[in-house]
Amino acid sequence: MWLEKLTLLNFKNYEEAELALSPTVNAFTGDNGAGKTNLLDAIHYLSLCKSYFNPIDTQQIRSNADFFMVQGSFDKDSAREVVSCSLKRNQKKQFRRNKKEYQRLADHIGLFPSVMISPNDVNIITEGSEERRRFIDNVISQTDAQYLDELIVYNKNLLNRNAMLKSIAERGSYDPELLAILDDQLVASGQKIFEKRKDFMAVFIPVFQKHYQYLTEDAEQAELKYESPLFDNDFHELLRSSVERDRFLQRTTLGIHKDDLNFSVHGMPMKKFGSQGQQKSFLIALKLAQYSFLQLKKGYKPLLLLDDIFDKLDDKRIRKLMTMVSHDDFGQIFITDTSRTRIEGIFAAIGVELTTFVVSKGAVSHEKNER
Ligand SMILES: Nc1ncnc2c1ncn2[C@@H]1O[C@H](COP(=O)(O)OP(=O)(O)OP(=O)(O)O)[C@@H](O)[C@H]1O
Repeated sequence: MWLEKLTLLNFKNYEEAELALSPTVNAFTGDNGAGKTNLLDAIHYLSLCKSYFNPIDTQQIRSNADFFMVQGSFDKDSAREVVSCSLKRNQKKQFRRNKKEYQRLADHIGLFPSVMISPNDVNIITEGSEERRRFIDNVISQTDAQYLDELIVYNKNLLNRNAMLKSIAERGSYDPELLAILDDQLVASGQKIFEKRKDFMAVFIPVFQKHYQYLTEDAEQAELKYESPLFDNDFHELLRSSVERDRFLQRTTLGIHKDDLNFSVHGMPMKKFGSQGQQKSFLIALKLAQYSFLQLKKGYKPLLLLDDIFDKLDDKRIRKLMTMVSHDDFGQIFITDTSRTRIEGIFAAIGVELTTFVVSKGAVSHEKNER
């Protein structure tokens, strides 16, 4: 699966642009603020129906315009598939595949998978556990259509139980049977999600380790652990044992909404002790493992979107990473860099052909590389 042509209309700082892409490595080069990342984000829209960077769709419409449109022509199993997303101000986002509009955007998720690696990903390490759960949930839902629905059910059950805890606090008494029914609902949905997360992590962690070791040449010991209160406890029992605390705090304190990933380097927490380069390497290995997992489940190669990937990595890691991603295991790649000379030099050194697009103030020109 690869993206042959990308067309933009009034998308962020682009009034109009059309790119004929290469099935292998595409580089977007240009000054800061030129619009390189915006091109990656447009591709992300085609894959996941939303921006990677900004959840507010209307903010993607070019200032002073009243709509945006992003369209991509994909080659999938040698057939042409056209995906388009358009949004008019004050109207619903329209998403089409081969001219047919989707009723549920969720039906599109996973058909044209992609993985973005961007400087924003550092939030997965530095921010709260919600970011890490979001990461897990995003990866699983690209390969399991029911997972998102199950999460929605769990969150609804959690809201119901929390509302009940609030009303108990207001009334000062409660009906244990009613709470037991809400517990049953929460346990039934939570247990399914826990099992799926556990199965996913069992496949994911060894792949992550393999990528991290390759990237760092075994110089660093990094560890990734899935933590959930459900590992050592029965969920019903957990809810029963924490009922007094839950009543006092008026919310459910234990459950899969507290799951987390623990990241460490040489046995120390990555967040506090990892250098910027180590954190970046860790995140890259995490995203490459996401790539490998998607490929394994889908049977074809996702698109790889690399934003500002060279920043904070030493030359050796850059060379190793670029050699790896331009190898046969990977498919179509998009990379941004402010320096055309640097990116062309890196790919010339590893003998991989590169298609360069020069971006300047929302205009793109395709440059022929003479090597
Ligand atoms: N809705 C919009 N309308 C007009 N311009 C926009 C809109 N959204 C973003 N931009 C502009 O897009 C530009 C940022 O583009 P982008 O993030 O792609 O830059 P970049 O080339 O990746 O830069 P850097 O090298 O600094 O990462 C900014 O100039 C910003 O003002």
